[in-house]
Amino acid sequence: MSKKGRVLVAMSGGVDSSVAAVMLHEQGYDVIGITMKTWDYASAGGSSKETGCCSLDSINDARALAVGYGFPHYILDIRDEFGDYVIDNFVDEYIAGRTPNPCVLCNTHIKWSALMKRADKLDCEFIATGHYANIRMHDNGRYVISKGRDENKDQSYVLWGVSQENLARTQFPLGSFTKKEIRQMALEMGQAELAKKSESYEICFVPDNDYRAFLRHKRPTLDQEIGPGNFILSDGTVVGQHIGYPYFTIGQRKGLGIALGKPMFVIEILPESNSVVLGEEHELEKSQAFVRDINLVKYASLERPMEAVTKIRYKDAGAESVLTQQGNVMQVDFAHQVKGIAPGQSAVFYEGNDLLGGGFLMK
Ligand SMILES: Nc1ncnc2c1ncn2[C@@H]1O[C@H](COP(=O)(O)OP(=O)(O)OP(=O)(O)O)[C@@H](O)[C@H]1O
Repeated sequence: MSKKGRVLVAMSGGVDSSVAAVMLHEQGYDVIGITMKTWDYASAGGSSKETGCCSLDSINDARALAVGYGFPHYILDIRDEFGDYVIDNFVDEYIAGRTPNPCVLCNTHIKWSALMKRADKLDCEFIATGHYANIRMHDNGRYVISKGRDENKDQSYVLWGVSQENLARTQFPLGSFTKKEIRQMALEMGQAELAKKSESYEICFVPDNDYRAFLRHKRPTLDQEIGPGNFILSDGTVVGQHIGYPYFTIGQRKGLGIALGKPMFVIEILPESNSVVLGEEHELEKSQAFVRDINLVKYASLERPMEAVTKIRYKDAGAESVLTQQGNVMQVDFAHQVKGIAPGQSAVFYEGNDLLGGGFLMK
């Protein structure tokens, strides 16, 4: 084994994790590549060409790179765990009237544990991924995730659920680079095709990004079970009909299938009555949120209320807030109103660039 140690690199076949693997290989680590098959793209009922990370092409791309650089590559079939947990939860959350966060759930419950198990079997001290984030040990002995240097690509938001035990053995080799630099490195590695590869799908298992079709595919009786319901205003006035509440998300404006003469947004989803509440943009504003199932990263707990920046969705700039921990739940009081708090989505807390932790937004 090399002096640097052995590292299991999660290779999706995309440019980021490919460059991460080569980078570690060139730094002198004993690299072993691994591609997880989470989902059968072909069975998802979409028209999509096989472009997702679990397609044969992606697996072959990862393998070809490993062969080219002379390090081993394995395929790990986690379709059962992924299907039972991440995909079932995705469908259940929409049926509960919430907006699921599958990448976070996968990282928290599936990806890291599957990788760690395999790392132990292969005698790897570390695992590495191509996430744009940084990791370091803080003065208090905890492993802290901080934002990636590339603000546009920072992926710390999806990593709030990873445990300290797993972080202790994790590396993010791309944290101090920009996406542009990574593409340039791929070019310099002689990997022109890889350098050009487009970003992966937002949700890896939903073909064509059409989550409505995916829900129908996974739950063919969904439309009989739920059926059409009412669009209402916040005072209860019925203003039209919709195709069923699971097909809507908080903050949605497009694709409502109704015109009321002014821009209207989904402001609430009421599964009990199969109603979707519409309102004007200002009705999306809230000054407080509660976040469940929290995992704290930088500190073990918050002994007293603390100022932090809270992001309520992946591409959110973040808002000033005060956090008050109540056991497993975080109360978030925003300094100014924020728009579009969607139950089920992650709320993620930051102190400067450091990730304090996160959890799932409650109703
Ligand atoms: N199917 C997979 N098998 C192995 N590792 C994966 C897989 N999907 C994602 N990963 C790992 O998780 C990281 C983040 O995944 P994400 O889907 O956000 O990809 P990305 O940022 O587009 O990166 P890439 O260019 O490597 O696909 C990847 O860089 C990779 O290390």
